[in-house]
Amino acid sequence: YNFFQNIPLSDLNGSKETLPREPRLSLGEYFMAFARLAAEMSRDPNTQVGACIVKDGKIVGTGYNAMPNGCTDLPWSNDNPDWLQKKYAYVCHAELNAIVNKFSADVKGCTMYVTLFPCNECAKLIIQTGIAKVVYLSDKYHDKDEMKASKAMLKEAKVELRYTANKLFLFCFIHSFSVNGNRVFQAIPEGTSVKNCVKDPH
Ligand SMILES: O=c1[nH]c(=O)n([C@H]2C[C@H](O)[C@@H](COP(=O)(O)O)O2)cc1CO
Repeated sequence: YNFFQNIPLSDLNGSKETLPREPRLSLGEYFMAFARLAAEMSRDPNTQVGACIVKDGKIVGTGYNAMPNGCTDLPWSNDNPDWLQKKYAYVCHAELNAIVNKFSADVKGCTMYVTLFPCNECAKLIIQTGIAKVVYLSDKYHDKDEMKASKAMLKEAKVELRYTANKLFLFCFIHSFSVNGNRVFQAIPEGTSVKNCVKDPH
């Protein structure tokens, strides 16, 4: 008996192992999941944002909102009455970091997957670097003038905008970081056990 003979699929009585499995994620969901994963790295206590830049179906950059390199003493507050004590003057947005972290020659024609709709400053960066499409997951600040200005610019510059609903998959993906309701990512600093993990506030 020749084990290596080429048996037609139809002769295998539907044997499952020989059939390709359907991926659980679409390509878009896959890239958005990378953006969401990047967001997990943010130290911002209030809003974590992640971005993933894709060129010809390949990831060429990721980033998350973070203080500039080497700046570890800056404040993360978002409501201190003193402007100098608020994060906004200092923090690098996820989009900026993804763009400057890119390892392709340029990002012309790329798609950016980002977990939060880009602000006006990021919109300028997106337009000027030639990013062609923005796929976003949340637009929680849509009422803010920064987002209105951003949308006006992106539309006029003909950057394609696409909203992806926060589908069940992403919900599951995010919650797959949990062990018994404890967040694995924020939960396992070196030397801690899962038992001591911080409860997921959500
Ligand atoms: O497009 C964005 N990209 C991005 O990285 N951010 C960051 C900046 C801040 O660290 C945080 C927003 O903070 P807050 O929600 O507390 O205002 O998200 C914010 C936006 C939208 O403004």
